[in-house]
Amino acid sequence: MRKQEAVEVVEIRKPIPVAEAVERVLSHAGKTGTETVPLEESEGRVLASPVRATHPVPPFNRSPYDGFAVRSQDTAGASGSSRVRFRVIDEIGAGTVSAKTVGEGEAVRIMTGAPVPDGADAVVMFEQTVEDGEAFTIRKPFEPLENVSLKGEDLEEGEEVVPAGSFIHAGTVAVLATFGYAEVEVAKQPTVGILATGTELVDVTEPLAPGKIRNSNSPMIAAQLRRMGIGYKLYDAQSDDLDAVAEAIESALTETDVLITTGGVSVGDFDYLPAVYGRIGADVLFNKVAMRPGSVTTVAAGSGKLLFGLSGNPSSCFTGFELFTRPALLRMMGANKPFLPHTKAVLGEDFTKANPFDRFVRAVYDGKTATPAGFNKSNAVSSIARGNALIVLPGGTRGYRAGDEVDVLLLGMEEGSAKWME
Ligand SMILES: Nc1nc2c(c(=O)[nH]1)N[C@H]1C(S)=C(S)[C@@H](COP(=O)(O)OP(=O)(O)OC[C@H]3O[C@@H](n4cnc5c(N)ncnc54)[C@H](O)[C@@H]3O)O[C@H]1N2
Ligand code: MOO
Ligand SMILES: [Mg+2]
Repeated sequence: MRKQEAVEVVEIRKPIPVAEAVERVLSHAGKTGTETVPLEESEGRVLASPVRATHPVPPFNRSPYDGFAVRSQDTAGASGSSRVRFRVIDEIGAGTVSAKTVGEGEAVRIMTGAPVPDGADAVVMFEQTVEDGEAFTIRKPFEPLENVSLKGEDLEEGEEVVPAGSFIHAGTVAVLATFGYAEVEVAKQPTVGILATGTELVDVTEPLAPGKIRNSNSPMIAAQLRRMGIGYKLYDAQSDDLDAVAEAIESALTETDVLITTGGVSVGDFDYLPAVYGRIGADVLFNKVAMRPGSVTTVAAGSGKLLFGLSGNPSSCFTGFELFTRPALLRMMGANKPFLPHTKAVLGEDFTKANPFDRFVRAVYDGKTATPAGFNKSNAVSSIARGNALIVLPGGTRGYRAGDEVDVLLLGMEEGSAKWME
């Protein structure tokens, strides 16, 4: 049944600019607080406090090569015709400290990573020597500190290495381990729910029937969240029934900070999300954005929770998540770079459609050129699979030509290259 039998006038929504919509969402993104996690579970999380170097790196002057530690002054004048001879007084590997002090004409056999012994100030690689029992000769002079990795050359004690709000990746983990962080203070993750609406939806495991389609939005959003390292609760999809949808949303809100719904946000007879927001007393921040796809993206806030009413159309849903949900979740976690990375690219083919609204075109970006990824309507699922970027074509423009410079948002979905560098 339709939601209303009486003659009705369709609501005319006023679109707001994308940047303003993003700003409204971010201003409602409350902080999640912090928690401590084991180092090995920290990858993908947002660092809550800065990492400072608690000691210099390297912590001591060390050898970068396998060879001999010598006094540079003793190498003066060495040449092919006048080789200088050294006597080996000790041998150390990484992890061992020599108890000896290197004196005139003496050397310590030293391996990569071992501390340069007292007295020595240069390292001669094995390949630069001719060995002869407990002695060796060299044919060139060495500068003071030649072939020495200096204490603190990588990081000075007290230096801020990684600021709070950074995304923890493998390199960050290496730094954390270097300074003995067995546990890491990170931002708590918001509890996010996913709830698809639509009488036409069947689950991915179910057969199709006339008029039905599989629910691709829920698994897609789940994957978008997993890519951000964020967990989620996946709720059963709901038919377009106002009471059922309202109940499911109210119930989900008791256990989530952020609820992402898909479908039912436009002006159709069975689009019940606007009515649900009214029923639960949520404040609608906007329900029309001057963009395509995703113009009907709706965001509401209430009781400290954020409700993302993403469009049912797959490309609109995907884009709404990337443009609004993603930065909001990152802002909640205190991330200092919540927006998608962007760059300039050369448009790979003509795009002649006029743009009344900002257009976000699913595209393949290869580091230089961005080419639309095929069928690019709001209902497309193909171009979200094929694309790895969004070309941004500003509203009010009349179309673009191949070779034009365009802005591109990068989705972090780059694949490897089929060939080694050319
Ligand atoms: N008279 C108007 N009609 C429409 C307008 C408008 O302004 N005036 N806006 C259009 C735009 S733009 C979009 S986008 C869609 C948005 O629709 P809804 O967000 O209300 O979503 P639904 O109506 O529920 O579904 C739209 C479309 O997407 C398919 N769908 C829904 N859920 C899923 C899912 N989980 N997985 C895959 N596909 C899904 C659904 O079957 C529909 O085909 O409204 C336009 N109409
Ligand atoms: O919201 Mo719609 O995606 O603009 O086609
Ligand atoms: Mg609809």
